[in-house]
Amino acid sequence: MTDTVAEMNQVMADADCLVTEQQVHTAINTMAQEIADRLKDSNPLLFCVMNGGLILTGQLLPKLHFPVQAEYMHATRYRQETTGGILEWKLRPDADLNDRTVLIVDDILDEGTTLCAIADYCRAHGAREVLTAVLVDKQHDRKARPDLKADFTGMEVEDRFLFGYGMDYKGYWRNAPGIYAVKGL
Ligand SMILES: O=P(O)(O)OC[C@H]1O[C@H](OP(=O)(O)OP(=O)(O)O)[C@H](O)[C@@H]1O
Ligand SMILES: Nc1nc2[nH]cnc2c(=O)[nH]1
Repeated sequence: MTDTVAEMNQVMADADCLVTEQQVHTAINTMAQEIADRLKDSNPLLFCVMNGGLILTGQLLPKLHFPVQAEYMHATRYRQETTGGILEWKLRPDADLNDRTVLIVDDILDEGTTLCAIADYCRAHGAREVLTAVLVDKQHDRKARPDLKADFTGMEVEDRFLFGYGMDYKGYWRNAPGIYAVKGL
């Protein structure tokens, strides 16, 4: 076994499971219903924010029983770190946003810098309405804007460094089947 595999297995062994897979499934079902109620007649353009939004988007999309146009974008500011830096656009939205209802899907609203920048970008490029959906809203008072909330939130989670369900620890464990907090972080 490589050192990295051993290290990552230890990270999982030491982690605290904050939210079980079953609880995540329940939260995603509720989100899907809320999104459908709000957007079923809006012809929304949905963007998965890579990489973290991948799992939520993949599980949400088949539960949205109305026409959705699905795309992706890629913005990052944590890279392999546990604190955020400058937002780097790796892939900006390609689709025409003009006069569209846009739904941004990401794994986590932490400080909110990422979602604010993406929403601002979509509005600046002509979106009529920009809504946001996150699996996790981390509870603390460091939000980029006061009272910042997503339009659709799966759950609120304590202020720890999280992994699982799209969220990574040093690029690993996005695949963890629940939401975990790294020991000591
Ligand atoms: O609310 P914020 O403090 O801005 O943090 C939230 C962002 O951080 C993570 O992305 P990251 O930069 O780690 O890139 P990744 O999606 O590739 O993991 C996550 O996927 C969100 O996009
Ligand atoms: N993996 C991960 N990414 C984040 N981006 C912002 N906060 C977090 C977090 O707690 N975990």
